[in-house]
Amino acid sequence: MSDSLVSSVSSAFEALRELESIFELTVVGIAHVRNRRITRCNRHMEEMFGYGPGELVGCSTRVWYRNDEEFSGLGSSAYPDLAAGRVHNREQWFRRRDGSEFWGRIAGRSPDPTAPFDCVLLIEDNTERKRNEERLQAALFEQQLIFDNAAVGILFVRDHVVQRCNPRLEELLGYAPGELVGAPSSQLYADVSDVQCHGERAYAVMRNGELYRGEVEVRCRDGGSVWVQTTGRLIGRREDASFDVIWIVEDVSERHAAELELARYQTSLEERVAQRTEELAAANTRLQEEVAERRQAEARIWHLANHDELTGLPNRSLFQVHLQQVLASAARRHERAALLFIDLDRFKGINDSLGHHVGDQLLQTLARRLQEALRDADIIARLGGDEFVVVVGGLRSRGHALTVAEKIRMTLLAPVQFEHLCLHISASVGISLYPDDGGDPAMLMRHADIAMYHAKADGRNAVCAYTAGMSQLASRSFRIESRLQRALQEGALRLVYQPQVDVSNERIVGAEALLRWTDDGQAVPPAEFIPVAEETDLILQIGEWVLREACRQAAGWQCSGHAPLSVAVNLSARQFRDPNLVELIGSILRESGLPPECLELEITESTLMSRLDDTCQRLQALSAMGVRMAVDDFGTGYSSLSYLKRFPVSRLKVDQSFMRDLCTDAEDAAIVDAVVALARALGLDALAEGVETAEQLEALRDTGCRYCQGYYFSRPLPAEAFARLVAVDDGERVAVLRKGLAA
Ligand SMILES: Nc1nc2c(ncn2[C@@H]2O[C@H](COP(=O)(O)O[C@H]3[C@@H](O)[C@H](n4cnc5c(=O)[nH]c(N)nc54)O[C@@H]3COP(=O)(O)O)[C@@H](O)[C@H]2O)c(=O)[nH]1
Repeated sequence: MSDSLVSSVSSAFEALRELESIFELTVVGIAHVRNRRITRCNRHMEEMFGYGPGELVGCSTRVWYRNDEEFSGLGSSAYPDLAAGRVHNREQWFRRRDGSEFWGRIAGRSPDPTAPFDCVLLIEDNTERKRNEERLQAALFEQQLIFDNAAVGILFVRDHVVQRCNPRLEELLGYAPGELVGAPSSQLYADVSDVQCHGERAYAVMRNGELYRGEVEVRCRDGGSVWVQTTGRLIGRREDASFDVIWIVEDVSERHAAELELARYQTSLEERVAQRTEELAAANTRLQEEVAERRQAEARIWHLANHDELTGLPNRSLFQVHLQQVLASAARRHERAALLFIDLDRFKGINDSLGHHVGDQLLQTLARRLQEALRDADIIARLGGDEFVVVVGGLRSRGHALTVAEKIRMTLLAPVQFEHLCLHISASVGISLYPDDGGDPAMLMRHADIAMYHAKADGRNAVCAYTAGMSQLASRSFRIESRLQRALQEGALRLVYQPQVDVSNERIVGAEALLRWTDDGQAVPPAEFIPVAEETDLILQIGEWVLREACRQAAGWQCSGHAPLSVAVNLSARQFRDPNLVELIGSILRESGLPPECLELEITESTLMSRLDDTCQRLQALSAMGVRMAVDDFGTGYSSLSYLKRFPVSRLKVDQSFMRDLCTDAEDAAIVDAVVALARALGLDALAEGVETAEQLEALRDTGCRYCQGYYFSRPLPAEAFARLVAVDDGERVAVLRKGLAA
């Protein structure tokens, strides 16, 4: 053997060894098959099918297949390729020795196409890949299912061009399947301005790798639009810098419409709320105004209920409240408080004679003066009429209270000017002190009232502090009231007669009947019991008795042979206002037989000047009956001369207070002069009362006064004494009368 041959053989062996090692080490099963029997195979083939070394050699390749069909199927499909010298390649299921199966790829080639049944087969286990492919297919299928059946629209966009979209999106926007593919995404926007702003917004978010979610109105194929919620994600930036974006598109038009509706509803609700709020605010304002008005009305009502309308001062009920408070405070601080009871003197006369408007203005002026004179802490009230009360707290002594009361008296004393009138008024002030004179309002009021009456009794225009003795007097008036009633029933009253004399001849022309009452053997002065009778209506019964008795007596005098004698009877204001008066007098005159012209009725100046129309009517009725009228206490009140002229009165009785100092006081003399002159001018008689001395009589005579009465001639006499006096009234006038006085 030559070297070259040796070398060739050696190379061949070398190549064979290399082939052998490839044959054994490859991870692909390799077998040589002849007439479908395995003549040789590598170890990998044996392992792949689960056979031991050499076990496959001589076996039919049928052992690799699951069934005959697959075995023969392979044969018939591979033969043409093998016969053509081509590689036959296919994949199919194989079966292992243990019956398990695997997916493999088989590639076969016949080295000699003329002997196609002599071939080399390569089998590779591709089960894993097959399974992966199947899973991938399944996943893709599922994805497609989802894509096709999703209830939301899915849109795949690359560089603003629609790549793909699912049927739901096409259905939503009204496009035919596939019609949107290739369309620019801008075509989908309903509003061109959204292309820019929605796009910018979305891409700014997505570029950061975040999910973009927003709502936009998109255009449908038919030109309509729907509101959609878009959720977009950038799914990658391609090498060519283009963007792939997948959009999930949800139809929210219903929700949007609902939201719009809701927003509209909310707006309208807000408008209604705003309107209602305005209405409520207006109602609230009205309510506030009404509340304020109501409060004002209540305050007005409270003010009216608690204040005197005329003066604006607290009234009795508010005063009671204040008084309680002042007393409570005084009790706490161990101080004194004073209650001052103020009553204007002869106010009634002013009121009656000058009219209520003057009286009212006077009260207002005096109320103002009281307010100005006292401190703010002092409480002033008007109880009614001409009565005022003041409560002063924080007092140290009784003297302090007297000082305040005196100040009040002086304040009220200053004249009050009304147009052309200058009124002089005074006040009587009673004081009670807490706790000395009473521990409660009622007792303090009672005691201050009593003290005030004492001030009046002291001559008016005075201040009087309460003392325990005063109460006894007050209780005396209660006693008088009850006993007077009984005196009337038991006939314990009697009349005395004071002669009235003609100044020129000093002859008796008549008498004034004056009432007398002796109680338990004690004479009770008329000035004491008549006011009590006037306060109750007892004066009506008493007055009737007086009239009856006086007329009866006077009728008797007419038969004495003396010139006709008149009898003057005092009528209190209450009697004069009695609607039955005229009728009563008529019947008494008829009963007694006294000629009417012999009866003279005396009424005071204040009674005459009050209720002028009523007075006029009553006077005319009495005058028509023939009865004469005299004005008593003339000069002490206020008379309107024009009324005096119109009234059918026949006599003015000059008040006895002017008589006292007639001879010494020029003013009194002037007043008497004036009254007498006035009477003469009006065609009336003048009769001076209270003549006690010859000097007074002389002075009177000088004035031309026609009649007089007084102690100078006679004190009031019992009826029999007066009758005796009349019987001897024969000319020695004064002596006879004075004798009568002595009797
Ligand atoms: N409504 C009635 N009033 C009556 C009646 N009787 C009396 N009165 C009134 O009571 C007041 C006091 O009366 P009286 O105490 O009787 O005093 C009278 C005279 O006694 C008194 N007088 C008479 N002369 C003098 C005198 O010279 N000096 C002096 N100091 N007093 C004198 O004057 C009184 C008469 O007053 P007047 O009536 O004003 O003429 C008294 O107001 C009576 O009116 C009655 O029945 N009803």
